[in-house]
Amino acid sequence: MAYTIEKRDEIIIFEINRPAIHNAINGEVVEGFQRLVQNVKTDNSIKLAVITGAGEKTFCSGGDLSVFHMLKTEKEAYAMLSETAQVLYEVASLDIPTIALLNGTAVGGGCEIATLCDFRLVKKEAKCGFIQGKLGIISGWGGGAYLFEKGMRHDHALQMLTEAVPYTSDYLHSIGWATEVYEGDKYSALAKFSEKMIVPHASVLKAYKKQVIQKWENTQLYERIMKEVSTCSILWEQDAHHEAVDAFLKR
Ligand SMILES: CC[C@@H](C(=O)O)C(=O)SCCNC(=O)CCNC(=O)[C@H](O)C(C)(C)COP(=O)(O)OP(=O)(O)OC[C@H]1O[C@@H](n2cnc3c(N)ncnc32)[C@H](O)[C@@H]1OP(=O)(O)O
Repeated sequence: MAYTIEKRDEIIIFEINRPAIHNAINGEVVEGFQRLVQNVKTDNSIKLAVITGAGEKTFCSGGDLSVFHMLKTEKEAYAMLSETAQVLYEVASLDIPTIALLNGTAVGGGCEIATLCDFRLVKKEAKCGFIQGKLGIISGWGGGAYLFEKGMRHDHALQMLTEAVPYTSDYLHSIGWATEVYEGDKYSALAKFSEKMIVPHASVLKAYKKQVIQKWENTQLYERIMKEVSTCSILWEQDAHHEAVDAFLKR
């Protein structure tokens, strides 16, 4: 299975389980995110949702290029990107706080998934970045829109998107992208981070998350995400993108 969903006490944990290809996202993982949303909606005892990756090296390497390189046109790209962005928006706007537990590197769409979460716990050795620019596209799942929502300094956010390189965990902490940097076991780091947050009743956590979602609705975050998807789809069709993906797959 490309993912696992596990409930540990009041925390639901979604693990992307494709370590051989750095936890790249395919259709099955997207379906898994849909299941995660359903599970949270139907279980009122869940207080926190965690997304992590299997293995020690990588949180997520973004879209599975071995599958997505078959999408050539703007229309084909839009169908995939918009469907994934829609599901990921549902994950972002779960009615409980979300945590990206970064067990390793996050690049491309992996960095978008981490950014849409409310908190990012980043392993010391991990490097993270919006490398899409190197592939001739922009973030296609709404990552730019999420990044500009997260209260980071505008220049740091824009630099992160336009430089298109991975950064160290310490740098990401210094600019406010990483909530915390941890060393050692990821679940120990999660337990330490969540020990106080897990104490209040679920309705308290939900009330605060509602405020976050209300703000996103006021700033039309969903509409901005979908505009980003459209722009990415236009760039996707261009030769520069296909040539960069071919070069990666043939290297
Ligand atoms: C499509 C959505 C779009 C968005 O909207 O944002 C994106 O996500 S675009 C970004 C797509 N992702 C990438 O371009 C990242 C590609 N991967 C890497 O840069 C590197 O693999 C890594 C994650 C930094 C790890 O490097 P390294 O430790 O040197 O491992 P390898 O590169 O040798 O990889 C081993 C193995 O895994 C395959 N792989 C890695 N990432 C992907 C991927 N995203 N899709 C498909 N396959 C991937 C890689 O090809 C190797 O396979 P083999 O050569 O068969 O061993």
